Amino acid sequence: MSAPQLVVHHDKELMAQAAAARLITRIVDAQAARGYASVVLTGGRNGNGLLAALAGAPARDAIDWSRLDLWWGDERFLPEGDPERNVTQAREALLDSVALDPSRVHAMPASDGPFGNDADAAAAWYAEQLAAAAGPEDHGPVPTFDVLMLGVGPDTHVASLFPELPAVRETERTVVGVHGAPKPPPTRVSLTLPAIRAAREVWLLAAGEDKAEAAEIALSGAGEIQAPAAGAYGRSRTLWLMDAAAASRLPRALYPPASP
Ligand SMILES: O=C1O[C@H](COP(=O)(O)O)[C@@H](O)[C@H](O)[C@H]1O
Repeated sequence: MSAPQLVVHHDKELMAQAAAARLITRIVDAQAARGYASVVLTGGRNGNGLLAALAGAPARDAIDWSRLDLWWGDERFLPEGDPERNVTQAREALLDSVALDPSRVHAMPASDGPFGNDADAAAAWYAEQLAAAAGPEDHGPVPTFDVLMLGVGPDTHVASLFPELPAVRETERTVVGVHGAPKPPPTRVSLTLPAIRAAREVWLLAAGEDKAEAAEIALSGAGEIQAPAAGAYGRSRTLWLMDAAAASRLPRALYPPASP
């Protein structure tokens, strides 16, 4: 477990650009060291803001996109191509404009795919894909992702792990179907906390005033069942990438001043 480190930027645009630059460096370093990199994407406004910033960053060409494995932390269980699906939004923000190897893009199934409307079967299949990608050097049935990103919901949810729902209590399975989510759509597929914690680095993205209370709760010692963001940490590093609005309720001792 790594203790959270906070990086607070002046506003959400700067946060997205700085996080994109950080991600480029992390991917390039992993590819130089090992030949490939693996990243877990998040949905939501902050995750898509980061992808759009990455699409506009000239340094994106430093990445060998064909040697990048992409996974998702969660998916809204909707038909293929639905504009609310996290993968649809990621494709629009970035993925359609870079030369990825399609066999390395591991989207979660859609509700009109091979598993029909069965989110639990879709989750079990995704868990099998993760297990197949894990090697002996990994720490269980999930690859050691280089970076796993999570948007933080105003209610402290991360991925599709909502406070008090069964998914956040899961300790065995790496991926689960989520039913009755309080944020639409109610049916989702999500990595669990044990899968999230397999990542080398976990980055929590929180920008905007509506994230201030969630950040305050998650960073003030709340339990992970009540505040799932509090249970999201990486093996080597846990970074909270924030803007000043999201950090506005945190004690100033927790972080240095925002960049101008
Ligand atoms: O529904 C979801 O919400 C969260 C947070 O989204 P945001 O728009 O409040 O930043 C996101 O991280 C998750 O992937 C997504 O499915």
